[in-house]
Amino acid sequence: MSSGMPTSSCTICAARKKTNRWSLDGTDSDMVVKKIVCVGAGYVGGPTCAVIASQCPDIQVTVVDMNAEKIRQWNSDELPIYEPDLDGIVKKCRGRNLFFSADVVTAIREAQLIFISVNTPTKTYGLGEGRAPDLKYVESVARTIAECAGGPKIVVEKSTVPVKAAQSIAQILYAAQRDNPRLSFQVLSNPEFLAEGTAISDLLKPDRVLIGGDQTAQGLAAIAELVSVYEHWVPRERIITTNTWSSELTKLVANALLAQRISSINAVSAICEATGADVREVAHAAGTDSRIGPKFLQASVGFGGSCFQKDVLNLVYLCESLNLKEAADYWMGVVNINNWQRRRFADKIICEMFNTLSEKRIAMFGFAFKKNTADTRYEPGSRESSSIYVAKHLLEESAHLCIYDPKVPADHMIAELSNVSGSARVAKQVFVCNDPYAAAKNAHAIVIMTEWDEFKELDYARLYASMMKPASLFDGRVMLDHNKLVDIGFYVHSIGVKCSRPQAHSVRGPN
Ligand SMILES: NC(=O)c1ccc[n+]([C@@H]2O[C@H](COP(=O)([O-])OP(=O)(O)OC[C@H]3O[C@@H](n4cnc5c(N)ncnc54)[C@H](O)[C@@H]3O)[C@@H](O)[C@H]2O)c1
Ligand SMILES: O=c1ccn([C@@H]2O[C@H](COP(=O)(O)OP(=O)(O)O[C@H]3O[C@H](CO)[C@@H](O)[C@H](O)[C@H]3O)[C@@H](O)[C@H]2O)c(=O)[nH]1
Repeated sequence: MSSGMPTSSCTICAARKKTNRWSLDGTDSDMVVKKIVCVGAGYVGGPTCAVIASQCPDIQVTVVDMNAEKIRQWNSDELPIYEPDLDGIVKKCRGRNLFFSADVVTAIREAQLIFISVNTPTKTYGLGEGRAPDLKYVESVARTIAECAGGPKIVVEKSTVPVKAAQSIAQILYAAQRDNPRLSFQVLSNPEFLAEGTAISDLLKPDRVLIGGDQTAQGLAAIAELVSVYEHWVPRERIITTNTWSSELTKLVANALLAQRISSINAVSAICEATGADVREVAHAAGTDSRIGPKFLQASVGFGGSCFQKDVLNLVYLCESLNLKEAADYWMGVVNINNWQRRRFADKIICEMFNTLSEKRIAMFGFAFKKNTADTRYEPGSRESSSIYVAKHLLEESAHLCIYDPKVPADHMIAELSNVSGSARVAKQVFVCNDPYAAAKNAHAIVIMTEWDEFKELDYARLYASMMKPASLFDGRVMLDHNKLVDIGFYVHSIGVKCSRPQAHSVRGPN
């Protein structure tokens, strides 16, 4: 099916000319991609289609979802997700060439190109439980397309899937094609690399766009059609085309490599704490080697989000299925270190607070898995924030948690924590606060969980004054000026740096 070699742009152009564009069934046709539908109006589908619509005024883009409430929100002033700059783009294009609809069937029937952008969470049951991605949503979309396509379609898997998922989608579509000669399908892989919080800038200026497809004339023609969509705003040299399996595997590998860097620096952070080295200095000095680079070396409470853990586990499962035990163990180590780092941070809090948190009030600053997103893990099993796990450990120690996050809604936090700690415990021990000063009042410690910029600007002297003494601050993002905090009187503990304690004489007296 595929050559295994990246497809050159010339081959793609030639395929486009030779096949007279978009004549996947081999018939002459001058039909071009005029209508795109994206199935799945989530973090990927919504922003991606908003950007496509804004950059391709000649294309009509419809985003559909089986969740009618989500579609209602996309059509309202309150979008269902928070992303910087998303609002403006949606409002500019909505009703012009960007539409949100719950009518999946009509949109699929009318479009020439269909993005599948549905969720692919880790399986929570049966074979591959806890490792393999659950492809039930992808399969259900493939079946809907098979039922209602009505004509030739380019089907693009944008969801993150295991290698060979395109083959499963194709199998469903080709079965329909056999029964109906008017149908013809090409399945492409076009994984998404956007990160939450920077989705719009990532989409507008991607490092690369990756498109994989069959290395047949029809496959190359379909690739060329999708290339022509991205070429509206992405320089051609940034659009990489490969065979389908390389594209699918690259997505998993890219996330595994990024997650591996974080686990590497987090493992180093433990060595720093034990030796007196400073993880910030080590990361900076090591990262200045151009072969290593400075990015993704920020020590933290562990990576969170909907992708890293899920996709590394996906890769682990793939290795296991291929009987590559050593490779599976290697990648599993990335997840194990991440869980260890979360536990290590929670244990540090407990140990430094005299080994008991019973009845102690802890102010938790930040709940989102990273700044500039409100995303936690609202649908259980999908969005991992390290805050959830650290909070769970602290609640087990009978702490009272007062949580402040500038974006995550209170009901999301309560739902997340109830899911891991039980609603009775959460009702008794968790309080969501509207501002950080209220959260810190009478607290024994502040715990920084998310690197929101506003946490750098807080009046820490004011916070300190309102807290119980001795007052501790646990900087899980290594983001604050620790010397300044110590001068105020805080006992400062962080990750990968030594603990900073105030000198007895410099501690401000009780307020
Ligand atoms: N979130 C990210 O930052 C990110 C980035 C790159 C890739 N990805 C990948 O992209 C995919 C989508 O992720 P997401 O974060 O957008 O997920 P999401 O949960 O935010 O959105 C998925 C949407 O698909 C809808 N859906 C599911 N089955 C459907 C069906 N049969 N018909 C119609 N709608 C259906 C759901 O209702 C939901 O609204 C996943 O595979 C993910 O791994 C995510
Ligand atoms: O040096 C670092 C960098 C990140 N993180 C944490 O890692 C997690 C993930 O961060 P990031 O990668 O910025 O966000 P995601 O939205 O999860 O994006 C990742 O996952 C997406 C879904 O597959 C991919 O598309 C993106 O390319 C990939 O960066 C967050 O908890 C961050 O706080 C660190 O702890 N240290």
